Amino acid sequence: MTYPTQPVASHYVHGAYVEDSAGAPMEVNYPATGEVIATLHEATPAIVDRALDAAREAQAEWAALSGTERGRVLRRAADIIGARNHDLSVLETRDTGKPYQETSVADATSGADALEYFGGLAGSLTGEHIPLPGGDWAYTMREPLGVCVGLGAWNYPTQIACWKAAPALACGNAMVFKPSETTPLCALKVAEILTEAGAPPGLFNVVQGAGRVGAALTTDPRVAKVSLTGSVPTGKRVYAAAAAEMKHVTMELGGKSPLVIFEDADLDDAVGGAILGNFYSSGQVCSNGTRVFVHRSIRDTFLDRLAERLQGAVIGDPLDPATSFGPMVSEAQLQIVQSYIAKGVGEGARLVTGGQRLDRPGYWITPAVFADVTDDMVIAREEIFGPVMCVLDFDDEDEVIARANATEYGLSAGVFTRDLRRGHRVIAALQAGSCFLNSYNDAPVELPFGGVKMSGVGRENSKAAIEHYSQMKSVYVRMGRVEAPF
Ligand SMILES: NC(=O)c1ccc[n+]([C@@H]2O[C@H](COP(=O)([O-])OP(=O)(O)OC[C@H]3O[C@@H](n4cnc5c(N)ncnc54)[C@H](O)[C@@H]3O)[C@@H](O)[C@H]2O)c1
Ligand SMILES: C[N+](C)(C)CCCC=O
Repeated sequence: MTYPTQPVASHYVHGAYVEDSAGAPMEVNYPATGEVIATLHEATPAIVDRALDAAREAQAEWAALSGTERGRVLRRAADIIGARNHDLSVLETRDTGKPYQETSVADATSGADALEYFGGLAGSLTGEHIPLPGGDWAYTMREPLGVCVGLGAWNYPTQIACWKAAPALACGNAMVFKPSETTPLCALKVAEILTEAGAPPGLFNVVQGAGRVGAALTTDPRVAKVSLTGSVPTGKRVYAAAAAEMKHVTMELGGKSPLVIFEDADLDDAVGGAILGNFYSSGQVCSNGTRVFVHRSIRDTFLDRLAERLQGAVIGDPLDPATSFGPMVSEAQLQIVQSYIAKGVGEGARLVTGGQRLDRPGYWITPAVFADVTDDMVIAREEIFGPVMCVLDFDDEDEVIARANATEYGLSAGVFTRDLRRGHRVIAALQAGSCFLNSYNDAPVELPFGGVKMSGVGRENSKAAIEHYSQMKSVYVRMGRVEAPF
């Protein structure tokens, strides 16, 4: 492996690694073995202050460039990430435990896509000319917001850093990014690569730490916008703190998304969709379709096929390209998952397969499927964020729509059916931001990604993200005399 897991220093500020060993130590574990692979320090107030000052200074210089010049830097960064995909993927695997089979196609690659896409858009971010009566006219200017803060979750450290940085920088903002304290390594590489690609020092800074550091960044008056990827409880806290200062926000939060499988669905595709929507990244995916509503008439066949397909999961060394299912990110997350499995059993759901902790070092549990789940069970209502699929029976379309929507969440939803009229009708009725028809969990950069209801505010990716990282100024131009009443 090219990249050592112990970084040069904990933080990346003003284009260079910096350390302040006065910060509390943070140990990073390799989830597959539990071994400590790096020790970093939480950012002290002095580090946070330096990062915000550096960002403010860089932002003015960066915003003065043309969009095409900014885009060139982002596209160069995308190319560097592409060229180093293997090493970045290995680091992502060490940071998160996700199998290399996944990280090599879904993490750095997705980050590079965002940098390439927004790098391409940067030169086309313009205002409008608006003709008005009497020869007057107006124009609009799209302006950056200023210094943006990114706060990351632990499941997609490289992707989250890039999904936030790319649109922010394309619009002429600077960023201070705080990765999750559980997976602090990969964002540092994104920062290094942006510098190498020509970003001015201070444009993208990384500071480490937990909620205390995130809160200090959120409330700092130098910050114009906060973009969080995390849980709903954290989202409520961060949104409230940002609102107190009228800051812009993007909230990419949790979910308990429905996946509806009708009786006419292609069963192999539906089983494949349910596997992708529950067990990819060992179930640690915000948009997962963890409430799998299966039409009663095909429920038993569905469960048999699913159990058969799960035999094909290769659980083992995440760095082995043959491995398709890795550990939980941490002991704490594993214990949360185990407690939900115990609750499901206690509530009378039928554990069809999986849910056993493996007797080996690290944080391993086998993919679990519950059948006979009812809407009122805790496992059907709360986000578990682990490999636990709940299968619920249904009889008709109106019923399943009502039950699918009976949740505070609204991140994603999926429908499997061969009847395209029904497919579009049901998708239109489902309360979710990111939906899938005869598929699950696709997230190309060209598509808006984000939730409704408690699952979030704003959108990442696509042209929609530009609206969330810029503001419009409108200018009225009078060509004639000014007429006043006195
Ligand atoms: N919608 C999405 O795009 C998306 C993507 C990935 C994960 N998630 C969600 O993230 C959650 C799992 O990630 P997690 O456990 O890291 O989430 P979390 O909410 O515990 O933490 C997210 C980030 O917020 C920081 N933070 C915590 N308290 C804070 C505070 N008071 N002020 C500022 N920052 C604070 C954390 O240090 C971390 O960096 C799940 O709910 C999952 O659904 C959502
Ligand atoms: C790309 N996925 C798989 C949709 C994940 C997006 C980030 C959510 O955890």
